[in-house]
Amino acid sequence: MARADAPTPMMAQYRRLKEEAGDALLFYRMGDFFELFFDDARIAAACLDIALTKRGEDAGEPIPMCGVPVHSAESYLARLIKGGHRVAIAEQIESPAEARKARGSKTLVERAIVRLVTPGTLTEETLLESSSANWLAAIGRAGDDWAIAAADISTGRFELVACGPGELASELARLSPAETVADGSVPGVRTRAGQGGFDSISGERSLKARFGLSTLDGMGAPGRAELAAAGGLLAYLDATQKGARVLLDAPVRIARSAHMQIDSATRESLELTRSAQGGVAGSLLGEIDRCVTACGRRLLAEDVSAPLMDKAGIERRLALVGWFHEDQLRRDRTRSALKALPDLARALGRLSAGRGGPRDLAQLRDGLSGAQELRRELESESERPAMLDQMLPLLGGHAALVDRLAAAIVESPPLDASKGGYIAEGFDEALDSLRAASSDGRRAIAALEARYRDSIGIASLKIRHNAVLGYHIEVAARHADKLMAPDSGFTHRQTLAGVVRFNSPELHEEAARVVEAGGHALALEAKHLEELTRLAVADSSRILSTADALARIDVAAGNAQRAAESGWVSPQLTEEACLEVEGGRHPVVESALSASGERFVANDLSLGRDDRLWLITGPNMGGKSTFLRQAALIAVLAQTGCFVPAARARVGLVDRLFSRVGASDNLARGRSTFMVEMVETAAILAQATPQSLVILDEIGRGTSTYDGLAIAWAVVEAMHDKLTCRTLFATHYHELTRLAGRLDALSLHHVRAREWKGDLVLLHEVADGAADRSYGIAVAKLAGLPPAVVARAKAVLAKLEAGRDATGGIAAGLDDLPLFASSAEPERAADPLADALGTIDPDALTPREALETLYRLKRLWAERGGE
Ligand SMILES: Nc1ncnc2c1ncn2[C@@H]1O[C@H](COP(=O)(O)OP(=O)(O)OP(=O)(O)O)[C@@H](O)[C@H]1O
Repeated sequence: MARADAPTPMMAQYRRLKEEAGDALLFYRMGDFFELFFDDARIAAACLDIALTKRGEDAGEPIPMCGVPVHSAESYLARLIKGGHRVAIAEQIESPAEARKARGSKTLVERAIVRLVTPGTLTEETLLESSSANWLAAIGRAGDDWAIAAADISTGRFELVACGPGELASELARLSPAETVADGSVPGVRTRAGQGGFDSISGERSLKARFGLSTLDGMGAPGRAELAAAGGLLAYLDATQKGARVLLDAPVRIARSAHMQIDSATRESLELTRSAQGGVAGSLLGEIDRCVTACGRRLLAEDVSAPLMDKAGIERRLALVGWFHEDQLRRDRTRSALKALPDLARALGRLSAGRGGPRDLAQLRDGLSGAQELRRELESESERPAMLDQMLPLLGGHAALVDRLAAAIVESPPLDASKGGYIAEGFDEALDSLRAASSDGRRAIAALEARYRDSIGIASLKIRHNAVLGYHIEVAARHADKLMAPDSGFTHRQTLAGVVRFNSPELHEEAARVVEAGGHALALEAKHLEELTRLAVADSSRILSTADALARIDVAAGNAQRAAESGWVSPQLTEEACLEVEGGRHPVVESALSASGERFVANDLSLGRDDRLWLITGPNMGGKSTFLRQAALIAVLAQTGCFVPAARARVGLVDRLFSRVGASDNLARGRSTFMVEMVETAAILAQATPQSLVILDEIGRGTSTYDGLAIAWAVVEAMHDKLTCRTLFATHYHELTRLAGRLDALSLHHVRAREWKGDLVLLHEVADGAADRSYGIAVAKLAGLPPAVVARAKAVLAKLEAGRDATGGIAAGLDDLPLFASSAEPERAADPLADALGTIDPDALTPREALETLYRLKRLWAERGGE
């Protein structure tokens, strides 16, 4: 990279490749480094915290540059991808010698982009999280219909989901893709530009080509939006993989009605798969996960993200968990057998993408033979559930491949294939004799070394090997003269600080033998590796079925283990809109408490058609939120096919689950907290059905007391009268308890607390009826508010309560409200003067306060026009 005026050939090549890479950072291979230039260098240096240097000039300016060594490129790639970047890898596609031979001495080595590394198209172990899927999602559209095509090429999963426009976000929340691509913008979804193909004709063509089909009827005739999404997805895979054929199983069409719908706000609020801190630890998933394999862990994450709606399907899963639950020995044996198994799907993903190695083949060999072993063991067990019997045949049937891999690959092959040594002895006679020739040569070289030491009389003479000189004779500098003599038979090669290196005709001959045989042996091993990889990849779909079955068994045995640890029970499922829980517990809070030696108080819940809305009051910290969330988590666990933390549970299938917490901070989304709360509440009112479960925690608290109470009141009425869904509503507005007299299916409950010797004792028990008081000041005292402030707050409260008793307080008049359905009356214009008058309690005023009040009233009167 020298002068600006006429770009050097290298600069011209770089610019061409950079244009092809677009907004991806270009890793430009130069020898043992990937170099980045210009803005790419600035971005990468900042993201990777590596030195930004300069090289040559462009348009009179020095060119910023940074580089990463090829051998450790993966770890740098991982950080760039995590940082939200895409990286185009430009490799040298010929050696300098080939370039010279083809185009003369000063020619530039040809380079090409061989892969675009993006977050959704990874297969490398070091770039992926073993316990979660890595989805690439593409969004397609045909008229008003939308669809998502999603692929995880690290495991071959491929899904098509048709959805309405409003359902995209919640479906994407289920998948939580690493990358989402679309053609143009999609309302409410962050996407990246795809690589074309987002139309149903391209989609149909690519699907047929990819799976060698003449018709898509076998896939259940996907709709036009699904085809458009699949087209965009396959085009993006082609563009990023540059023709490499990645692992992709036939697409599974997912019916949205097959899963409990859970929007992203609910997922966050319930901390289903990630805790509020962002990790799996502390989430429901983290709490229940007892899987011993990575593929089991990924499946469990999927299960928790998509609880089923199919009662029979859930019961099949529960039966399998139950079978492992009832027999600890069986469970332990199965789990320890599974624990030893490698990650079959990911190994196959790497092999398919052409990035696999001998170790991946060894993993297939060990995993598939382990699966067969497990099959034998499980078949010897009695009273097997139907689901297991269906899966057992999938664990076997790989004998031919396993035998072949067992014969071909050494026990523990090296990760890197380039040095060979992974094909077992006895697998190929030709390879064995090449290896023998090479080791004969190495022996001969050793003999030569001994002979030279004797004949020349230098005991420290050595024959060494390095990449530049090959085999050579090395002696200490002070002995070099003996070999330097013209008639010594040695040729000088190199002089270094303390040593001098030589060659000899005999060594040259032996070395050539070794190198030639070694080179042939390496080539032969590589040929076998290719052939064995082809064999394994040809069997992809059956291997993936085995991996899926292993994962399902791991999840069931792990769930059984979790249930056994804490006395969880199998829930009873029903179509009825109920949720009955005896002795229910919040799994995450219970674990946290037990870690600090405290006991969790179990509580009962009983929602049904005639008692479908529970209004829960009680002191802060009393356990309202915990109680609400545990109800939702029990429903999720039950429909996931998991035992639940309760003494007994009867769960009516929940089609949509909503959980909202009032005024949670959501500044990141650029809306005020109250706005977010209202937008989310509006979403529930628009979407909940009589089969839904809704959890509202202190809705309406993010605004003034009057507005907040009014909104909460109206929302409760709408839930009860219009939506008729199962609802738990926690609130500090005691005024809402008046609704119990008006709404048949609403009942009052409270978390119990007691004041004892002036201190508050929170009992965390849910009891019938409304709370007698709010205990807010007592909680403040518990929290360590200074005594003077607590005392003052008590005095203020006494005044306020006196005022409320005299005037009926803020809820005065609420009892006269017409019912929700008939309340279409226009809003009364605000009248601050009347409001102020209403709150005056003359008996509670000091003469000075009375005078101030008079002035205030006069001012309000003037503001109203003073008529
Ligand atoms: N059933 C229970 N048994 C034991 N401890 C509990 C129970 N429920 C809640 N707790 C404890 O009380 C704490 C507060 O619970 P939670 O947040 O549910 O109260 P809250 O009534 O919603 O409070 P606020 O009104 O201030 O939001 C929890 O962090 C937990 O430590």
